[in-house]
Amino acid sequence: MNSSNETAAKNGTPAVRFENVVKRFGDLEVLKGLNFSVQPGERVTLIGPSGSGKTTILRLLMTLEKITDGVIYVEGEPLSHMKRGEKLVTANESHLREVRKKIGMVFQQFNLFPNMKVLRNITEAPVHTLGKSKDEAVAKAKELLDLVGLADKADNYPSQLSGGQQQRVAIARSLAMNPDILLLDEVTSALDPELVADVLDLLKDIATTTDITMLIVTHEMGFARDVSHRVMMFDQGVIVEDGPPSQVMGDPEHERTRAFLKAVLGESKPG
Ligand SMILES: Nc1ncnc2c1ncn2[C@@H]1O[C@H](COP(=O)(O)OP(=O)(O)OP(=O)(O)O)[C@@H](O)[C@H]1O
Repeated sequence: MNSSNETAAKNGTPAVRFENVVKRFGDLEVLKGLNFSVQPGERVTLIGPSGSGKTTILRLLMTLEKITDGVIYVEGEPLSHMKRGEKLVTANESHLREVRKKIGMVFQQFNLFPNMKVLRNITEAPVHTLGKSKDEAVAKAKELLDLVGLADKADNYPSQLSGGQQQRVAIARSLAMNPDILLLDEVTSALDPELVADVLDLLKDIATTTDITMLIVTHEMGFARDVSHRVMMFDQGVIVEDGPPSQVMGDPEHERTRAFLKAVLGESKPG
């Protein structure tokens, strides 16, 4: 367990806490007052129909979107607060930058820097955001490339790699920041089917050999069942079911969860 997670675990401070979180895009209320906590080291999968707000939750945590109402805490630090109970105020930029350093995100579309070689893609943020020395960042990047099975691709450009390889680089890049919290947003959805298993196996390894807190959005139900401590089912901006995978996926209480699982498992292999 890395040191911040250890400290947070000892304090009993959740890694993530949503308190009455509302998100609206214009007239569309996407999140309708969400309340939940994720404990340090916990791996939680978010499932639910398209448009139920899963990606929005991850983007709010990364501060890629602004919250409309409520408070999100990351290791006890609020990303926003209510001023005299009336106006919502976002934390200042330097505070947000500090909070963001604790969080890594891997996106569906890899989002690698196309004009940088693989090694530099991984060292860029540790050097420029964390202020690590180049030597230290390169040593760590090589270690991570080894971990993701791409030690021989350090000098390639992303366009010279397969989608699965690019996604493995993106995973290495997120780990190079030594995050306490990792957000995975449908990381295999853009891959050709034959490349999916490699990436999922790598993530399973990382999940089971580290204590990184993970929030995972995926339609890969077998993967979700294998790696998650908890599954939360969302529908229309509310949590309809929240429990261990054996319960939510094996014996769901709600009709909406049953219908969703039937639809997803009907169109993909149960894994
Ligand atoms: N920037 C935006 N502007 C306007 N509407 C948005 C924006 N981002 C998301 N939405 C809307 O918010 C709703 C929730 O989107 P979100 O991407 O969080 O859903 P999701 O559960 O992740 O869906 P999927 O499984 O299809 O990725 C959708 O109706 C979407 O169209």
